[in-house]
Amino acid sequence: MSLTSHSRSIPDGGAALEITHLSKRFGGMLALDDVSLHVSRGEVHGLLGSNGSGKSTLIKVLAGFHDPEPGAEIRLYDQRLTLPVSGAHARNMGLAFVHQHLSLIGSLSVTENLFLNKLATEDRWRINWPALHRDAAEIFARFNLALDPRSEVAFLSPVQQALLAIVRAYEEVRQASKDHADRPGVLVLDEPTPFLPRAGVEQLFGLVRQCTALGASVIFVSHDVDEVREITDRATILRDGKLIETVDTVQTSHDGFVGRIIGGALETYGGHAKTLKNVEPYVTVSDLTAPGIGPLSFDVAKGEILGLTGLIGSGCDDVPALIYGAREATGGTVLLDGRRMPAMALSPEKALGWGMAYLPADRLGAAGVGSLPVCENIALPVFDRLRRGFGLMSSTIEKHGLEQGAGAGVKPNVPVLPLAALSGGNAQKALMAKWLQTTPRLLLLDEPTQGVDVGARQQLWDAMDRASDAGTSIVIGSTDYDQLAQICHRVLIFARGEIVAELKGDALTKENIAEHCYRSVTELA
Ligand SMILES: Nc1ncnc2c1ncn2[C@@H]1O[C@H](COP(=O)(O)OP(=O)(O)OP(=O)(O)O)[C@@H](O)[C@H]1O
Repeated sequence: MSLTSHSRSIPDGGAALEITHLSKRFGGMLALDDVSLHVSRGEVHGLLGSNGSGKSTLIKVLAGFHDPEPGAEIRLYDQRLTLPVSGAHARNMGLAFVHQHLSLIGSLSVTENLFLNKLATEDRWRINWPALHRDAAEIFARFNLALDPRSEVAFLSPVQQALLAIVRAYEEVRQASKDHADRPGVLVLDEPTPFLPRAGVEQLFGLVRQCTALGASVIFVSHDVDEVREITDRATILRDGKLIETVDTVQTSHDGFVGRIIGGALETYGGHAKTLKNVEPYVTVSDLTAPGIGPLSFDVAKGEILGLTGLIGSGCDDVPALIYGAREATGGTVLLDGRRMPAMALSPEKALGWGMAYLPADRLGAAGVGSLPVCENIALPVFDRLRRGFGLMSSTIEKHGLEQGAGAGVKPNVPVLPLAALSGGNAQKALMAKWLQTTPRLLLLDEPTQGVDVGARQQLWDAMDRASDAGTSIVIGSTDYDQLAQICHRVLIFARGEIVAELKGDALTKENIAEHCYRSVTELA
């Protein structure tokens, strides 16, 4: 399972997509500053950069969500795109997108999702479903994919859903290029892999290679340098809205990428080979159950960082929400600092009162309020503390947000911006600051660094370490094995809703975690 860079030669069949002088301003801030990008025919082109570097803004301009500043030019093959881009026009010209949330409709069948645009736009009085299912089956057979056209999408695994979204995008560009064989199309994959297990990533990369072998070009947006080195031919790095460089992947080392992304060498995170001073249980979870989960029993010591992991569907990611009462448990108890509570009686209000804090993975949904200013999001749990005299001054909230934002390295540190205007990683830094300021007894985290760039990741790890040193117990649900090996004192491996292994000390390595996750599933099968 090597993640080394491959040795394909760079396709050189001329430009598929050519962007020149692209700028985009939000208020006084230049999110993209005169960026030019050349994507060759048949190549996989990586797009990398720290949080807030402008990747999503570039993709959103291409998709027609944002209008660029005057002076930009975008060409698809020999055609100039009219600016601002219209989504429908871009699609007809052979540009298709797979966003991180995949834009699939769970309640519809695989066939309906595959042909969604066609079904929505074609004017027919009767749909020949058997023929459509046959067409879908033929398409999947062409890509060697075991997908049942009649299945409901909600029942597909995350990997199957990602594969379906990519095949759909490829089919859209293929349709668009039906009468233009010289324009095989460009697929934009915006962070399609963050939650996929390694085997799923390999399957997805296999599909990407099939698409490029058929002539399409792919833009692959990712924070994962190893994956970028594995799948891309060339990659463009953005920093603070500016183009830093387009590099040949095969000639660029891991550190070479990291250096260009953060603009210097990475200070290596020094928190490894961790031992706890005090291993006495501080939190005890006993016989915790929920549909498909448990009974689970485990302890967390004071200041311990405990990782919960497993393959997708293992149930590890449900546990933080169950302990916090954000998901309903069906049985068991939670004991925290000597106080016991039936798990079924837990609720977020009670958990907060007990000194728990919970940061879900869904930053602009469950974790934060996208439309509220960053400073109000940060101040939510400490409003009482910020109150002066009779009221709560907005200037106090802003000042508080500015201080917390500075401490957490939020960029741009403008407390009055809506949280949704921050890039994903910066929103996460702000939300982590929101909870760490409360010095919780137990901090429950769900995929805390997903979508966070390499530099910010280390800042978040440092923040967790400081909290742990100060006595906060931390439980992290994550499928990022590297993160768990770096940050945790101990990791519990889950399969089918149960704890099947415990790793600590020298056994706590990324490779060992991966091996146990896969082995546990094979053994239970
Ligand atoms: N609608 C908006 N209003 C104001 N500022 C915005 C808006 N959208 C993006 N920005 C700002 O533009 C800059 C670039 O953000 P963008 O989302 O493109 O970064 P990114 O590279 O995709 O980051 P990430 O990897 O965290 O997703 C950031 O400073 C962000 O705060």
